[in-house]
Amino acid sequence: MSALKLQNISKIYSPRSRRLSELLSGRPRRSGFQALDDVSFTVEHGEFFGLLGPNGAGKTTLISILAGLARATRGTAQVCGYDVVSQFREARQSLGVVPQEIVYDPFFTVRETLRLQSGYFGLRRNDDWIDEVLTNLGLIDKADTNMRALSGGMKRRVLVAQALVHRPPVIILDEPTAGVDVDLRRTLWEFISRLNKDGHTILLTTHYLEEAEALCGRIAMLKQGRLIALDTTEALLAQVGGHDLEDAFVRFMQGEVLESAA
Ligand SMILES: Nc1ncnc2c1ncn2[C@@H]1O[C@H](COP(=O)(O)OP(=O)(O)OP(=O)(O)O)[C@@H](O)[C@H]1O
Repeated sequence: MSALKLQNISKIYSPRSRRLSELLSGRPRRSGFQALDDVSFTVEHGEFFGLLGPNGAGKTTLISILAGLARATRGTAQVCGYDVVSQFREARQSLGVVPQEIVYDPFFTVRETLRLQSGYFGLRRNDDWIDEVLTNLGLIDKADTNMRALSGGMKRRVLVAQALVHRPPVIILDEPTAGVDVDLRRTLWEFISRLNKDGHTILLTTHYLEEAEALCGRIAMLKQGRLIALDTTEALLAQVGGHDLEDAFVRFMQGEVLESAA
């Protein structure tokens, strides 16, 4: 049983509701926007897997489908063998998601935020683990600070902590280091790498390709909603003769190489 399994996933965002003039003119319905087109791949337990693609390629849409926040138009997705639609609770329990957007409740302290998140997963006495996560993310001194008094980078650390409160076996990070300082990046990657060594499966999206090259064992590339490459980092580099992942990424996106995805 794989950690993540996507089979023939397509996502079409429906068009906004038709304007009156369109209804009266009898023009055919607009067809909507296809964000994902027949995407299939699996991520095995213990992998550190990179999902790359330019802006708008469909990465966040794919993550939203895995997290049960968006419904695929076609295809199926599983987390640790649980279907994300019919077994939503089990699938969600198996997953920790660090979202791209910083969203927080300004009325709570860091610790209260994490206790609340624990409560969503039915965990009442979770303070020992919360302390461990806070320490590992360099946040323990801020445990009783109100969320609104944190810097942007600190808030992002809390997002990571929130994703980990229920000790999920699979962790998805959607551009976790966008706009954060070198210090947080190092702290974060040390911690995430340790979690991966301890057996957690990691799926990472990032636009920092040197980060992906250093961390990820396998990489998938999306372009306009389609999977155009999927292999180990070394094999992708070998395939295009690129000297680094950034070079390889550009060549794949420009279609200079044969599409390699299964
Ligand atoms: N709710 C929505 N309604 C309509 N279109 C959407 C919606 N969400 C995303 N899209 C569109 O789907 C496409 C894929 O968006 P998505 O956010 O998945 O891309 P991404 O690869 O995560 O991009 P980025 O690197 O900029 O975060 C984009 O063209 C986007 O405009």
